[in-house]
Amino acid sequence: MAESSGFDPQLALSHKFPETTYTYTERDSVLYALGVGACARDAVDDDELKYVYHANGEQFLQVLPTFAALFSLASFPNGFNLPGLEYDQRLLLHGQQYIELYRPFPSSGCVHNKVSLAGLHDKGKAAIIEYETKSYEKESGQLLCMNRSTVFLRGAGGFSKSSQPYSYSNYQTDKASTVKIPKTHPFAVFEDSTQPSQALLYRLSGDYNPLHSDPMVAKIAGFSRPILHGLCTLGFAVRAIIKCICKGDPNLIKSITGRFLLHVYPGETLITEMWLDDLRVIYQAKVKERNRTVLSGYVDVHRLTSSL
Ligand SMILES: CCCCCCC[C@@H](O)CC(=O)SCCNC(=O)CCNC(=O)[C@H](O)C(C)(C)COP(=O)(O)OP(=O)(O)OC[C@H]1O[C@@H](n2cnc3c(N)ncnc32)[C@H](O)[C@@H]1OP(=O)(O)O
Repeated sequence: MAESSGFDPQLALSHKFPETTYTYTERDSVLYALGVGACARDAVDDDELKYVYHANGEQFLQVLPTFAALFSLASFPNGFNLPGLEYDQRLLLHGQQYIELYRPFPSSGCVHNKVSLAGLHDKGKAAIIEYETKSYEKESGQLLCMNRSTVFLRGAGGFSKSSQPYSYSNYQTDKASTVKIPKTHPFAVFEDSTQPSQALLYRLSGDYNPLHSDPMVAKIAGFSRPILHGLCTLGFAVRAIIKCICKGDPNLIKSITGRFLLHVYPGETLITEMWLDDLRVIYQAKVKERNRTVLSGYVDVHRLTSSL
């Protein structure tokens, strides 16, 4: 294992991240829901209108549980840097996302984020960093959710100082590692088209990484054109689960785990397949046009309806 220029994992682990706040309005919640495809197939969809419009005179909009991921993103206004770790930002890919939800989000509000380094791995060809963000409702101080985000930094590995590749994880079990997909027929399958403009719409929720909008940056990163944000694909998949398994109730979602296996190009069709294992929904999303699995993981739910 090569030793790279002055990166000290111990120094990185002791790094203190600044606390941040994230303020959002109903407009942000709606923009996010549209960005992950809500109501794109049917503008009067009974299951989804509540994310974008005060349907039936309801006082509050509902917020998709994957909106939580925006809180963690807001914690990194200057990128995913660690002291001493040099890498080309254009080669960064989102590897995994794990979200725990403790209470439904108000459709507007302000959260206070505390970030820590949850893991750091030297994979030789890449460095993997796991960040944990705990988000508290600013007014009440209540913990709303926790995100664990894994970034895969191509070309940034090789910093281990011994023959044993450096690996640190704050957790006994890697909750977001690859899931075993059952061999049986899925319990439910949901097909949804992303739009050619999907990434351009989704970026307005706060991830302005040019990998998703700039053809030149995408080429340097190794793609024929800009790719979709991983969190947008995750948003599509979890929406499918809410629709098919939770009968449209977003508040049934307890936690979400996903590993991004392959990039998605905006405009491609996503097929989300779901299997039930008690209160766990195992899922995978495939791109129909290339017949490739792009995302897999599981979602834990509070309870399933009696008819399941
Ligand atoms: C809040 C924070 C949010 C973060 C926002 C990030 C900013 C965003 O704008 C960026 C994005 O959204 S990028 C788009 C979404 N992501 C993707 O498209 C990536 C898709 N995945 C890939 O291309 C490959 O799996 C790839 C390239 C990731 C890995 O493929 P390979 O190089 O073939 O890896 P492989 O040889 O199979 O494995 C090497 C070691 O790495 C581990 N690993 C593999 N895939 C991983 C993944 N997705 N996440 C985490 N770890 C992963 C493997 O386990 C392996 O480790 P080991 O050798 O110990 O088994």
